[in-house]
Amino acid sequence: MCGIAGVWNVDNAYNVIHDLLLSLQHRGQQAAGVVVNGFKTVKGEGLVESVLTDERFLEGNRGIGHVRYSTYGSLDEIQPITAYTLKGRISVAHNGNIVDANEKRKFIMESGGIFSTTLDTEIIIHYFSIAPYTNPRESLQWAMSRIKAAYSLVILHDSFLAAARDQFGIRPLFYSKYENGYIVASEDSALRSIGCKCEEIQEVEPGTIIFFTDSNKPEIVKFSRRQDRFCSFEFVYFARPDSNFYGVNTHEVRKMLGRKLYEENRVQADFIVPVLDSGFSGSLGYSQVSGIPIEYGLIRNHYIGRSFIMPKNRQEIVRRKLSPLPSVLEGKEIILIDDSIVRGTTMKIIVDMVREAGAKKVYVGIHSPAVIGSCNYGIDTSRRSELIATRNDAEKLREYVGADKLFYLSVDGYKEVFEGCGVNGICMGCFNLDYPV
Ligand SMILES: O=P(O)(O)OC[C@H]1O[C@H](OP(=O)(O)OP(=O)(O)O)[C@H](O)[C@@H]1O
Ligand SMILES: NC(=O)CC[C@H](N)C(=O)O
Ligand code: SF4
Ligand SMILES: [Mg+2]
Repeated sequence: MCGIAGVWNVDNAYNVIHDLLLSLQHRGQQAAGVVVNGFKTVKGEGLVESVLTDERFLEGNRGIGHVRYSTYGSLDEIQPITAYTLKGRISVAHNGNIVDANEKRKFIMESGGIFSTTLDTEIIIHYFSIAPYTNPRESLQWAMSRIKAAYSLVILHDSFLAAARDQFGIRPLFYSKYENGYIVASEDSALRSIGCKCEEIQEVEPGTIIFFTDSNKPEIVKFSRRQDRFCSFEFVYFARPDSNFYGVNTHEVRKMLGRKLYEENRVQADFIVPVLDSGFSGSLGYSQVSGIPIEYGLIRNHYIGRSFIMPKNRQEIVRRKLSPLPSVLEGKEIILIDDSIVRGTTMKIIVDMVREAGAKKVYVGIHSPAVIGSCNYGIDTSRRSELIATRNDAEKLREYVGADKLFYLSVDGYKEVFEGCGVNGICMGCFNLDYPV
């Protein structure tokens, strides 16, 4: 679930993309890149602040950017990727994962095509190039209608900026008017962080491409029928709490999931300890309905990022990121609340940590269902075997994390929360194995 950003007809595009990507850093921490006018490029491994420095400033008023969380191809690839075609130069930044990437790459190579990266994203450029049209916009439309999922894209061409979303709308994408032009970003919170007004922010609808051209009037082209299957895990974990999808706020949804968790499992304790960061909103919901107070039993080092989206050293990251507060935990019965357990890395370490710090009883509540299926739409869990809940029954799982009690939200309860707030047409494939494609 990388972060993508695009800018059209805005002064100092490099700085604007930098600021947008900084607000999207939680979507990808491995690498960052920017391409502006003339396809001038800055790319590097690491965080936005270390790659997109002031010294590397590029002059320009249009461009695209990317922060990467790898799901296909080598870990050291960096986006955007740029190529020369008969239809002009094109640069692409991609959030998602092309589900049949292996077959498509093979098909292209068998007909003599060559690839310069190991990325699934490069397929988009090839389809653009081989499309049976000379017009670049028609070519892009043709390419999009042949690549099913999963993608949200920003594309810079010599003559336009395009923002596109697959027909299922699996990954998010928003745009807004900004100064004399337009900007695009994966989450609306990123657009607001640089001053866009809520009422001017719009969703790029599933199955559409929006072209921003010199006419400076966005042109919306539908290339496929909309069949919404938005990733519900964006609400649970990926997105920032101040982001909204379908007009519904992520933090509010997490609180509702936390409340539902209590309705289904009325576990009592001295206090709740949120597993920061993403477990905070759900903890609040659980606390509000149960009346159990929240305590600051774990503190978080703000200079350490997310562990789940890193390709290696995840255990060390968790250990360095969260520390227990013995003065709070000593002799207490606590409920640790987190948004999810995926590989089980975080929770096992945290339970050990709070026990060592003196907690007497440790209950663990998770405000989403057990993750039992892999995801091929932009999350790096393509192998089921790495999902802790597929290898263990409930009791073994409890033993593995070392908790006195482990309780999840049910699949039905999870669904009800989304239906209750009017978010229909979601994907919850990793929880119930019902995948859109
Ligand atoms: O079971 P696991 O494989 O460990 O994955 C789940 C954990 O990873 C995420 O936290 P992360 O540290 O990535 O980010 P956060 O600070 O937003 O909670 C998520 O919030 C869970 O805590
Ligand atoms: N998480 C993502 O959106 C990844 C995009 C692309 N598949 C890559 O690996 O770079
Ligand atoms: S399978 Fe899970 S993580 Fe993947 S898109 Fe669906 S809900 Fe999101
Ligand atoms: Mg977490």
